[in-house]
Amino acid sequence: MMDEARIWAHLDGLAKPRRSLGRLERLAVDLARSQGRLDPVTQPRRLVLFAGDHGCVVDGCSAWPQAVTGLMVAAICAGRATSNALAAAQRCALRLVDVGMATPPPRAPPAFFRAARVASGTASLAHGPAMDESQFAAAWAIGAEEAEAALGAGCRLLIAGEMGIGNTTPAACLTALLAGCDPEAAVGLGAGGDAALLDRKRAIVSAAVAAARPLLATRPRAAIAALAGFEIVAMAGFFAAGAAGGATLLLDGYVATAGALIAERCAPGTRAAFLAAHRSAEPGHGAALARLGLAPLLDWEMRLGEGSGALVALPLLDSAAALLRDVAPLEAIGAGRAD
Ligand SMILES: Cc1cc2ncn([C@H]3O[C@H](COP(=O)(O)O)[C@@H](O)[C@H]3O)c2cc1C
Ligand SMILES: O=C(O)c1cccnc1
Repeated sequence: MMDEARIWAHLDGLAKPRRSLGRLERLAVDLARSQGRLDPVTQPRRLVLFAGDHGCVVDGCSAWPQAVTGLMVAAICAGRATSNALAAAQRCALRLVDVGMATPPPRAPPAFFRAARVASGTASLAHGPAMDESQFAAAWAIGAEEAEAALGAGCRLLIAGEMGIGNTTPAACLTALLAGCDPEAAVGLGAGGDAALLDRKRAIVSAAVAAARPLLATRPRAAIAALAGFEIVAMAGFFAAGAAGGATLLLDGYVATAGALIAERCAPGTRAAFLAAHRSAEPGHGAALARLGLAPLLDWEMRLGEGSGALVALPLLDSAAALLRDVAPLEAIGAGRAD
């Protein structure tokens, strides 16, 4: 990791009043530190979307049927989802990995799609462990492979996104387990719903976390696997391998942050590579970010996932990189310091 004082000294020597760019300078420091260089790069960059299904949907934890995961994966394959639109707008490459959907895979998928199913959806965390430890390891490895492939293609800025109806329920469980948030406070409406859905979800999350918590000290992977989803564990493996390879990880919303909590627990130190793009409207997200020591760039009431919040924040990173790279030193323009 690069010394922060060196980065501040570089910024303070540029042709502008000292600290005149406010939080953009803080971001520039974090970006440079995460890549260990004074000229961090934001191109090429890649969003990897991981798709998976969740047994708990059958227990009524989402307002949407499980089939919507497959329909949205088809929409992403056709280039018609929010993630496609925002990735194109921000010149960000996109990949889509089926790490555990329950519906048949898309027919004639595009080149950016990868079939890598660990299983056809998790078991319901409302009735027992969502997955076993070998499935956890398989999902983690798929995510790690994706990060290594992106690094191999020259990407130093990585985003993980997800698609999986029901996945705000495992995200709430993991936030309660790993960020110490009260289970009830970790539960939000996710992709929509009413007060009855919220009550049902709270009961499911509270019971599942209570069952897994005793395992955390002695068998942390089993405790986490009991509450997770394949796409969430894949994001965790992606983050750990991306951080190990020296990349900046631009963190999306509540569900991606659940993956970040797993990564930090299983590969301590991963959190130094994160920049938090935004704070999701899901009520537990603030606690999850605080546990990782992250301050979000945006607070825009977004609650979609698919990497959307990270994509919206990308221009801020481009600006921070341009500042570090392209602004002349004050002395090069012949001016002395007044401030
Ligand atoms: C059409 C549609 C597109 C989405 N894109 C992301 N999500 C997001 O919402 C889902 C999680 O919310 P819950 O836990 O309430 O089901 C995930 O698929 C997540 O990616 C979507 C949800 C829907 C319905
Ligand atoms: O913040 C998120 O990641 C989120 C919120 C609602 C639904 N899906 C994802």
